[in-house]
Amino acid sequence: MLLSDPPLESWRQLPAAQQPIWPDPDELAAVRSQLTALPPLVVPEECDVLRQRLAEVARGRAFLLQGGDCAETFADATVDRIRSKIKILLQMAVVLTYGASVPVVKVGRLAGQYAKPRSRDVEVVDGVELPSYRGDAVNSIERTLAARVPDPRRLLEAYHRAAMTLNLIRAHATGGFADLRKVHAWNSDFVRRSPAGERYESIATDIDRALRFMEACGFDLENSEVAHQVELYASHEALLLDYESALTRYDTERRAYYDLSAHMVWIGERTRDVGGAHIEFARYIANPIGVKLGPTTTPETAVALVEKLDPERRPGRLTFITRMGAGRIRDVLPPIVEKVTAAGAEVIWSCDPMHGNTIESSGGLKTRHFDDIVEEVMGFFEVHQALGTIPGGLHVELTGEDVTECLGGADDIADADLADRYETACDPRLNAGQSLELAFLAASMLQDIRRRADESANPREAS
Ligand SMILES: O=C[C@H](O)[C@H](O)COP(=O)(O)O
Ligand SMILES: C=C(OP(=O)(O)O)C(=O)O
Repeated sequence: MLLSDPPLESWRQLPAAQQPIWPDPDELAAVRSQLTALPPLVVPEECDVLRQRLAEVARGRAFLLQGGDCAETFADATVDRIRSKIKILLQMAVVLTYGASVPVVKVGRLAGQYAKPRSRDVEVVDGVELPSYRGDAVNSIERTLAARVPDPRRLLEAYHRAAMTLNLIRAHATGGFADLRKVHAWNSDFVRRSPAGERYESIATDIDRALRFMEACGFDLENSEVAHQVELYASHEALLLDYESALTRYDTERRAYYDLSAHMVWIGERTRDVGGAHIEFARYIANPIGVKLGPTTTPETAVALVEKLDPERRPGRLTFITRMGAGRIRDVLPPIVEKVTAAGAEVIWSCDPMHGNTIESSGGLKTRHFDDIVEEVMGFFEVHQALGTIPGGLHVELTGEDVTECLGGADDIADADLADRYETACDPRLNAGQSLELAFLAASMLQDIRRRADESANPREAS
């Protein structure tokens, strides 16, 4: 039975934070019925495979890398922009896989990250109050009153841009671009010259050599799927419930609903109210679900989220994406992890080191310092190491371009440099060089943790 009407309506009875006020409810209803009739963007089989891969992450046998733009824009759904995001994700994954000897599950903030929760409903531009920009699926970033009025036809545009993006992702993941023999080609020129880019080149050379060795030993690389293809999944914040529910379908074989707008969706910090509409919606879909946990999260709330979203304790179902801030993670995270672990949940713990570390530059731009980002990742690894739990992943806002949005890093981007190439539609992203640098740091932290775990499992070998 494929339900023609969005099946999951219970969320409508509950408060839904951060929803646009669409001016014409009839127009919204018309758009929803068009979306309901359109083909899904992904299929349940893929969501299930991702859940299996994430189960490996939950058990410490793989690492989750989730990254991409803060806010994708329609204008950036071009082959060059999408390819450069794929490239940086592949490079980071190579660094992590090579450095920590662990498979990496790659999930883009891609093909649907078109809606943004905002702290304020309005912003003042040249003395005029305008509705805040809420992502291209809702209104335009252009600073005029007319452009900021929510337009439900944008939901259809979001669907089509996501479809185009997914098409390119699939083509790049399986069509030869992601072939391991092309590791050098993923290094953009501007990154190659950076210290992280040089380190990456040396890994790429090692990989080339290893591949040639394997071929020489008789391994049939030419016909090996592992060498030619990657799995790259799509995810976004399930913010606009009218959109998400219209793309939710019942799968008769699995007897479950899937939100087929993406393989994985997450619920944001501002909408994760346990009694709210977003969590209610997420309860009913079988996709892997992420939930952001900010510094005000209590251990009790985290457990209540587990009870709602993962009552059966299925590894790979639930990812807690913690975003506490560099100064707070070491204090706030441990009691949450302890209580969730005591509740018998096998969640993935992933670190978003971006959202708790946003500051304002002297010129009024939102920015983040690379050192704070690294500090939060270090705190995350330390907490899990101390508790004996698994630091399962990284969730990062990044771009494959050479932007100047986050301070610091090897290029030491300074406050005065930010305006040079500040291109984000919402929050500051790591540029390609900074992203690679973070991957190297995370790989060495992960390697350290794994080495210590091996040593305590085999104390004689270690000594
Ligand atoms: O990406 C996250 C949020 O949408 C973003 O941080 C909100 O930014 P704001 O505080 O400028 O509204
Ligand atoms: C809005 C986001 O983050 P958070 O919900 O953690 O603020 C985001 O990741 O785009």
